[in-house]
Amino acid sequence: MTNMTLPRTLQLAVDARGVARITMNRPEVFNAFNELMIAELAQAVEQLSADAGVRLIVLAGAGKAFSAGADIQWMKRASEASQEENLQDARRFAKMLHLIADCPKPTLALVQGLALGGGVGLAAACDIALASADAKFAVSEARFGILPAVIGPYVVNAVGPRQARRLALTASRITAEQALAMGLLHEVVATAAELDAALERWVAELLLNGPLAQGEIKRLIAQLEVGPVTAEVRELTAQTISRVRMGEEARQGFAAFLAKQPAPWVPQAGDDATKN
Ligand SMILES: CC(C)(COP(=O)([O-])OP(=O)([O-])OC[C@H]1O[C@@H](n2cnc3c(N)ncnc32)[C@H](O)[C@@H]1OP(=O)([O-])[O-])[C@@H](O)C(=O)NCCC(=O)NCCSC(=O)C[C@@](C)(O)CC(=O)[O-]
Repeated sequence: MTNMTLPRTLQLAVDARGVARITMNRPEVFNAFNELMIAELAQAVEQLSADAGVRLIVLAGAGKAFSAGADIQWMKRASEASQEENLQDARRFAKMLHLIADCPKPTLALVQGLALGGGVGLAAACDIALASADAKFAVSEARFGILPAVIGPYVVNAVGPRQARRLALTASRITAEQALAMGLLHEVVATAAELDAALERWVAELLLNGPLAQGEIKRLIAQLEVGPVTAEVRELTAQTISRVRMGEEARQGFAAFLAKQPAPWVPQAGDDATKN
């Protein structure tokens, strides 16, 4: 197996069969992605997609989580940055997810631990997603006063608009079994230690099929989805998250998370839940 470590946030390995594995490697923040990780992921996926020796791409996370989504420290910088800088951030993230979804080779997400916010988006943008039974998922953006804009189309395409509303509006955690039942996952294994064996079964099946046919299948299915993620859709999602990210509610949400405090809109003990 050839191993190449990208400078900072990823590990990359390609085996003799052309199975590439990208491991997000910021375990100290549950593999939350910042500007650098977005750039490195985009570069890695672009290069592997264009490499004739690569047959499929596996996306995994180092440590206890798959990914805790966007880095809140980085998201919070929105209040100091210009509208144009925020929009560029969102466009870069939208482009990175698009590169994964649009990759002409099969892509597989390997989820252990947590997939939160943009982490769910990464799994949804992959063709196949596997998880261990203890994995938990949440489309958690609304907890911070923002929304799953850029990841939205991929989540909707994976689980449909009805389940996407539930996931995004409640922002609550679901189990791997629930994620399997709603179509976000393709297989759940009992323990994280069994993930690699499950991955091998999927890889062996995927390698039996014509690579060009697989590229055509992906292009065709992308046109048949609930909503094709066109350039216009991506721009709409980028415009939306960059606007909401700069708002007062988001500022309060990010600050509350970093201070390990509840956001101001969270009901406090003693609030009367029956009041109307
Ligand atoms: C992961 C747990 C459950 C661990 O919960 P825990 O085990 O209680 O540990 P913790 O909360 O103390 O976290 C450990 C360390 O990881 C950091 N950390 C952890 N997550 C992040 C993060 N995302 N960004 C930045 N830092 C993060 C956290 O700040 C802390 O740093 P320390 O205090 O030790 O210095 C908890 O930290 C948590 O809930 N994190 C937030 C996860 C989340 O909701 N992510 C969604 C981000 S928004 C997003 O992805 C937007 C996007 C891109 O989808 C928008 C769009 O699509 O348009």
